[in-house]
Amino acid sequence: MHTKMVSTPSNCSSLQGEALAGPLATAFFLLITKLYFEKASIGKAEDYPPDFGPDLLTAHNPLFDIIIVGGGPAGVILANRLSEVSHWTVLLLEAGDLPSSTSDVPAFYMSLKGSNADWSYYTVQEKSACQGMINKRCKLSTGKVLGGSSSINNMHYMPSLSTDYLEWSNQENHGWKIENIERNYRKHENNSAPMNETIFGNFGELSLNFINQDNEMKNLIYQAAELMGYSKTNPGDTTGYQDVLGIIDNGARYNYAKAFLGPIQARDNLFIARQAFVTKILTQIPKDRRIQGVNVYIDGKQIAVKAKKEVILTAGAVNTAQLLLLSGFGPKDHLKQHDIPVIVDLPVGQNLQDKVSALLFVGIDNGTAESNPVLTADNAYSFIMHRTGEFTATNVNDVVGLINTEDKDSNIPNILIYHYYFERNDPNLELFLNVFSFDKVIKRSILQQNKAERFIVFAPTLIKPKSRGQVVLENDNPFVKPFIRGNYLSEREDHQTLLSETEPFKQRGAHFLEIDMPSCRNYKYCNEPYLACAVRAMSYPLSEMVGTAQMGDLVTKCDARVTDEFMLLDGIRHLRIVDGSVIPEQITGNVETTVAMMAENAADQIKKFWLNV
Ligand SMILES: Cc1cc2nc3c(=O)[nH]c(=O)nc-3n(C[C@H](O)[C@H](O)[C@H](O)COP(=O)(O)OP(=O)(O)OC[C@H]3O[C@@H](n4cnc5c(N)ncnc54)[C@H](O)[C@@H]3O)c2cc1C
Repeated sequence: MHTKMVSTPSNCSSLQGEALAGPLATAFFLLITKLYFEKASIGKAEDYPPDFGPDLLTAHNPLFDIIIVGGGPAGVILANRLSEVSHWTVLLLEAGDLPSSTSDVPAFYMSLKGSNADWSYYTVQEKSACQGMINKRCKLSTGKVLGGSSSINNMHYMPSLSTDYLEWSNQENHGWKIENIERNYRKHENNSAPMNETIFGNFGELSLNFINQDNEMKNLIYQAAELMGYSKTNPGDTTGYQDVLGIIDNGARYNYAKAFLGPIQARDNLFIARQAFVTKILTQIPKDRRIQGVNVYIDGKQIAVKAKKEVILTAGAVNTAQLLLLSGFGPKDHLKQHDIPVIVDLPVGQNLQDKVSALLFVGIDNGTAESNPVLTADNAYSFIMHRTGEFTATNVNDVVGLINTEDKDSNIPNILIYHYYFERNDPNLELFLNVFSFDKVIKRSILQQNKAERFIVFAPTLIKPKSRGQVVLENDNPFVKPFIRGNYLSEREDHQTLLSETEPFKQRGAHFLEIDMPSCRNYKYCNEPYLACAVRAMSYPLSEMVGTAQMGDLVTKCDARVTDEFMLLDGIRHLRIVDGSVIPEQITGNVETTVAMMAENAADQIKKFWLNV
C-alpha cells in the first residue's frame, strides 16, 4: 500500500472506516440480535438490578438515607460503595433505560451517538467552532441510559496525569493528595491487557483490556507517527503514540453499570429506578437550609422522594447544571428572569469547558480496495460464540497520540490525536459524518471523494482549552433542554494551537482532502488562511464536559466556585455533586476516569462523615 502522507509534496489532505448501513444490513443485524444475543451473554437484563420504579410510585412517603441522581459512572460507583453500609438505604434514579445489546458490541460504537440512549444536545449557533456543522451548532452526545455515557462512548480508558491534580492536592485532608487519587484510580481497575510493566490495578470491578488487534492501518499510523518523531509508548505513558486501554470484558463493552451494579444485585438496601427523571431538588428553606429530597417523574407521574442524609447529583455537567438552576441554585439575575425563587446565588452553569477536536481528512491512495461489510453472519457468529472478530473491533480508534506541540521533549501533552479509517466507498462514512452533524455540502463533498479514495482521519484535540462557555435555562420547564453556549475556540490561543497541528502533516506532504466547505470558499486550498478556516469548519467538542459547578478554591484562576473541596454545594447542607461539573479545569485524560476516581473519594468522605470513622 502507498500513502500520500509521506510522498506528496504540499497538498493539503484525508481518512476511513468500516460499514454498518443500509436497510438490509440493519434488518439482518436485528435478526441476528434477536436470535442469538439473548442466548449469549450480550445485552441481558439480568446483568443489571431490577427496576424499582413501579414500587417507588406506589410507596407511601418514600424515604431513603441517600438519593443518587443519575446512573452514569459516578452514580453507579457511589451506589455500590455506599450500599456496602448495610443499614443505609440507597436509591439511584436514572432517567434512561437499560443499555441495548448493540451497545455491548464495540464495532457499533458510532451508531449509539444520536440514538435514544443519548440526550442529543446541540449548542446554540457557534461563532468560532463547528462552522461546518448544520446551522453552525455543535452536537453534544451524553448518555441517557443506565451506565450513562459509558454505555455509548468510545470505551477508552485514559487516566489523567498527576500534574492535573497538583492544585487539587494542595488542599489538606480532603482526599486529594496524589497518593489518595492514585489509590482511588487503582481501586476499581482490573487490567488484563498483556503488558510488561503497568501502573494499572488488577483487582477492581472495571475490566480493562486492549480493544483492537494490530492491523495494517494501525501499523501505518504508527509508521507515520514515527516519521513525525513520535515513538510508540505503552498505555499509561504520558506522551507518545499508543494503543489506549479499553473498558472491555471478553471482547464486549463493559459499561460501568454492568461492572458496578451487576455483581451486587443481591443487596436488599440498594434500589435502582429506571426511566426516573428528576425534575427538582427539594430544600427545607428557610428552616435549616438542608436538603430534603427530589421530585422525580416516573411513568407520567411526579412524586417527591425524601433523603435522610444526602442527595448526590451525578447527572453530568449539563444536566446537573440544569437541575441546580431549576431548583434555585444559580446566578440570581438568571433565575429571576425565569421566575425561579433564588435559594443560593451561585455561578452555576458558567465555566463550561470541553476538549475540542478538528477532523483532518487525509487521502491515502486511490487503490481499488473497497470496504468489507462488517455485518456478516461470520462476524456475528465469531462474536457471539467466541467474542472474536470484527464485531469486537473499532478499527484504528484505539490508537492515540499524546504530544506537546510546543516542546517535543515535554512529558505533558497539550494535544491528543484520535484516528479513524475509511475504506473506499465506505458505508460507515455517512454515519460518521452524521454523528458530527456536518452540513450537506461538506458531507456530499467528502462522500464523493470517498468513491475514489480511502481516508485516514486524524483528529488533533485540544486538551486544555482556554475558551469558556455556559449552560443556561431556556425556561423553567425541566423537560425543555437548556441552552448550551459552547464558545469553543473563541480564545485565539485555542485556535492557534489546533491550527499548529496541521503543520507536521503539511511538512510531510499529507494530502488533505479538498473538501468543499462553504465558509472557506474564499481561500485558496491549503494556504494559511484556508487551513485556519478549515480548522474552524471541521472542529467539534468531544462531549467530555466539565466545570459548570466548579469545585472550591482548588483552581484560583477562575472565580466560579460552586462547591467546597468535599463537593458539597455552597450555602446548603448535604447536597453533593460528583460528576464532570465540579472538575474546575480540563484534565489530560478522559473525564470519565477522573469522575470515577472522584466518586471513590466522595464515597470515602460520605462514610467518614456519617459513620464518624
Ligand atoms: C460520544 C462520547 C464519547 C466519549 N468517549 C469517551 C471515552 O472513550 N472514554 C472516556 O473515558 N470518556 C469518554 N466520554 C466521556 C465520558 O463518557 C463521560 O465523561 C462520563 O461518562 C461522565 O460520567 P458521569 O457519571 O459524570 O455522567 P454521565 O455519564 O453523563 O451520566 C449521567 C447520568 O445521569 C442521568 N441523568 C441526567 N439527568 C438526569 C435526571 N434529571 N434525572 C435522572 N437521571 C439523570 C443520565 O441519563 C446519565 O445516565 C465520551 C462521552 C461521549 C458522550
